[in-house]
Amino acid sequence: YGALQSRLKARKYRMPPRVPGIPVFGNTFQVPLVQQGPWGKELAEKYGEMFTCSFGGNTWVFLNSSRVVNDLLERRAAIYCSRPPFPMTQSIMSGDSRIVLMPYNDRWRAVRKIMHNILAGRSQDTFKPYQNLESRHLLYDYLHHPDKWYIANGRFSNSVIMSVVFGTRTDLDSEQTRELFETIELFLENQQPGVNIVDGFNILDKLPKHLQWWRPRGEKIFQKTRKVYKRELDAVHARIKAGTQKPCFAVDFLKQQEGETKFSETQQLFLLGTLMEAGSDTSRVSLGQIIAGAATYPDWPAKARAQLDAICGVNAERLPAWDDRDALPYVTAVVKEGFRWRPNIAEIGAPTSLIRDDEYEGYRFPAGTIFTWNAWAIALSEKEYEQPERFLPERFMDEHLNNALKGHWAFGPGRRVCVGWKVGEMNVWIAIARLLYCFEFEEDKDHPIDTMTIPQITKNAAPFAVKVKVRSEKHAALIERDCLEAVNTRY
Ligand code: HEM
Repeated sequence: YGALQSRLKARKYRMPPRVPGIPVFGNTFQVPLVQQGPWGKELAEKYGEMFTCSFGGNTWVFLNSSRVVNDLLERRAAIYCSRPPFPMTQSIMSGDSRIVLMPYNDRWRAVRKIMHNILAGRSQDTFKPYQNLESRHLLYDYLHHPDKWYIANGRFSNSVIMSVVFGTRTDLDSEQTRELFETIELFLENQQPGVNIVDGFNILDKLPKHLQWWRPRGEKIFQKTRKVYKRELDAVHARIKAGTQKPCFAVDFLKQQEGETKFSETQQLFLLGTLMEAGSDTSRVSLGQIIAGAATYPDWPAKARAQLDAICGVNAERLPAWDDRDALPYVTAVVKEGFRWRPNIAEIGAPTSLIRDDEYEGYRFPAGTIFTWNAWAIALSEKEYEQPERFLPERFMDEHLNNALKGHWAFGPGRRVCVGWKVGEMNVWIAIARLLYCFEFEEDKDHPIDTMTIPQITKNAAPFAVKVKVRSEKHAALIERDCLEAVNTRY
């Protein structure tokens, strides 16, 4: 009967070329557990614009060109916007409360709306003074602790979002921040297809709980994550009591939550916690990518510096600032190229499930099919970009320069597009404008950077070696003069 059913299904539906796998498990054991980008790119080169894989019971269609991503995930976003079930990473590890894995439903809409209100539109201006302050702290850290450049990037990114959400700042050697980054990486590691068998074979979720051998590990991660989030909320309560709490998003949010339509405690924690997590790791990674690009393709930083020098002075007269954005188009292009170059936040995109049956160019997809934009394959395809392996900001010097979403897929497509994209872009812009103005980045010849395998999971250690040098004594003096106060500001 099962065979008949699948034959009927095969007749009704028609899928893009299938990557051969093994019975039952399909392609589960072919996909690397980390850094799937090169794997996805190789398959795209072999199969063309779309191919189909199966990971356990789930069917995934990989979209390998901007054309098909646009056609399906953008133009038909209304039905290509849900998420499949993730019994391990969403239900157990996240108490069903992580927005990024929520199905397209009322809870997702409610959480997304709250996040949108603090991250988009006029609220973006709220971030500017913090980004200004924290990027000064960043320069000071680079000058005095060049070996800690990677931790400094993490502190910068984290401190911006902490200031807005919790009204507090982060130190360079903060144990809390280190632990927060650990929880992010635990989530990312576990989220990759093939890592958790129950996320591929959802039927296993029906086993009695005591037989689910993955459950204790998942519950341990849930407890750790909850603890990391709750600690910040407890600190807010303590500051409120002591009368020292600055106005911030969490305070407003807690007040709102006293009303009738409130979320569960876990949902409250994961809403605030996700802002911290998603707001920190992504900017840290993006800054690292640009620094790797500067060290391995040193021609473009020279051009960026020429533009910065023309605006801020050849003798380190002043730091670039928000008002200089229009005069620094090349820096904006650098940031976009940083997002495109090696998209290693989501190397094979993120899984989106189809809400109802759909047809496209002769294919017929059943509801529940999982789609993803094959990020690495698209970003590194010669059909999409000239010399895709090069870090070449010029490719974005066009009429779409100031649309941070256009020309690459680093923030994802459609209705699930990153809700914090503008804040993320601004974080990276101010930090990179100032870093490029003040510092040079050189490859360490003894430890060359393999830009195709920069690790995604770093365990708080720099993912590659780079020599950080201040450009001149005058730049060092500018940092001393202008940035020490930012380090000493406390709240
Ligand atoms: C700096 C660069 C950033 C990059 C490259 C980035 C990338 C992404 C990507 C690829 C997704 C998945 C999109 C999809 O599934 O289609 C995403 C989702 C998300 N991002 Fe970002 N992000 C960045 C910054 C931020 C910031 C600063 C925040 C918040 C403070 C944030 C919050 C979120 C949230 C909450 C989601 C889930 C959205 C949903 O499922 O509706 N991101 N991001």
